[in-house]
Amino acid sequence: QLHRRLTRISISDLPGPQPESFLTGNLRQYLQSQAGEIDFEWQETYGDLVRFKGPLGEDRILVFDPKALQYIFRTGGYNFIKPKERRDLSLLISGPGIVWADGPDHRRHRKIMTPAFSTKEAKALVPLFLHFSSKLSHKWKDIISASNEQAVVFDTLSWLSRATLDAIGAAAFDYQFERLDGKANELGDAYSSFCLHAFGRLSEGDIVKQALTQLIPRPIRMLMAKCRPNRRMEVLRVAATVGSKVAKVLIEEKSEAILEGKKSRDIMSLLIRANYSEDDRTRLSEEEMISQMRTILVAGGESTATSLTWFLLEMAKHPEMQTKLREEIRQKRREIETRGDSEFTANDMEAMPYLVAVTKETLRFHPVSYTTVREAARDDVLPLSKPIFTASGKTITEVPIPKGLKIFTSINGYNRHKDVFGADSHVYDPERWLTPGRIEKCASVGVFDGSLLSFAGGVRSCIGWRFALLELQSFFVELIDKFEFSLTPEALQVRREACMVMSPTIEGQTDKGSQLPLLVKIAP
Ligand code: HEM
Repeated sequence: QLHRRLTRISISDLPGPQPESFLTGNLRQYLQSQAGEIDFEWQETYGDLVRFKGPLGEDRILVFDPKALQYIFRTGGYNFIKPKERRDLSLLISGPGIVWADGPDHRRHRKIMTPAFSTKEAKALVPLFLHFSSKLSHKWKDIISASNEQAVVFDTLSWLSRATLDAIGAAAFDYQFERLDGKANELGDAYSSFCLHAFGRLSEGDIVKQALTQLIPRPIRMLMAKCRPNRRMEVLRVAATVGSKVAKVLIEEKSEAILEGKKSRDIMSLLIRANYSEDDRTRLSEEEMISQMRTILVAGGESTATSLTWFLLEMAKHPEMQTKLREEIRQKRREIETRGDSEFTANDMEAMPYLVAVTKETLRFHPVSYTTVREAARDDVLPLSKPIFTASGKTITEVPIPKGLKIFTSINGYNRHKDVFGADSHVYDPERWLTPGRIEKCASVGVFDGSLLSFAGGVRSCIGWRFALLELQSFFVELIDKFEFSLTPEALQVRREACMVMSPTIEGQTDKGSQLPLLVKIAP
């Protein structure tokens, strides 16, 4: 290791902050700030590529440069792998599924899963998403009508989490969580607010422990994660046990239904069917199939609920945008009724320019998956969109990086890049998507719209992005049509909590967990 350290490519001349200590490097700044906060500060101070320190003097870089990101996500493919510790974490969260797998193994998972997430399948789920958005809206209407006030404060996050968990249960597994009906459910309990409980609010002690854990040999570390009494690990362990138990039963039921010739279109049934048509060498094992279900619950649940909540916050802050969107929704609704239909289709939503612009701006401004981590699988050279100045004053146009370097890709930072989104990139403004020339595509980084990184890009991009988009828009059209949202004093104190998913908490009330109270009244 010493030989490798002394002979490997050095990144010490790249600009970046001084570490706070050898033990924790810059981890405290990185992990305790709100999501994106330190990214924006370092990007402003040091530029598009920042060197910082992990535990025990480990080098890391934080990347904002569009061309470098394009190279890491798209061109580089499997040359940028997930670091071992990240994969270990995935193993604990969801088992040996698609998020954990790497290289040819990951390609095998992806090949079997991709057809279930196609545009056609996602579009077919719109009536189901609309069913749950309308169910939520009926509940809110009943509560508002029963109150003596014209408006009621709802914790929008808790309601949306329940609605999206119901929606993902039905769409992905034909499983009824019934969270909106207030039903207690072991699986629902295990997965609601999962991310904040497991990864949120790290204390100084947690960070030191995280740094010291690196010194423990991996097999012992994994054993400790499985057995050691620990509040955070317990959240993961309960979700793993309950998730696997339910997934096993569902897979058995669905396999039987398929063998009897029944034609269900939920994601799990499509996956089982795709798996049957593979030969033995490329088929997913039962354990891998169980992991895919646990993955979908984690990856697809809170990400959509929190994105919806950030959207409502922006609408509450900008009543004029709310009115404009509501007018477009109602105009479209009239067109739908005129042609003799009763509900929005995916094509209707795609044909609504302001709805599309608001969707993109929300995903840009509040990317709930705010960073991803990769490791260079070989010595490599990162191309740059524009030259950077090193700490010693040299100008470089590309950056040699050593094998094993940890690369943090800042989705938050890239999505606010001034070269791409303009000098007002820190302002929430859907009009930027409607005004030609306001977005400069420096490089094609992402799977959705190219210029957005919110769903990442390349071989490991979000497999559920079409599903997520249509689910978000199904809730947008229902909620903005029926309700008017305004700010509460708490909503002015919102924090973007970094806990794997970027979740809203309230300053001074973080112990209460994720929440976003907004004032809701029936729309005129
Ligand atoms: C607004 C909602 C969502 C956002 C912003 C989002 C974002 C992302 C991002 C950035 C990644 C890449 C993570 C990494 O490489 O470390 C990812 C991966 C993934 N997402 Fe999503 N996601 C969303 C919703 C969903 C939904 C609804 C599903 C499933 C129904 C889903 C399933 C997945 C899966 C399975 C992966 C792993 C893909 C792989 O490793 O090949 N996501 N997502």
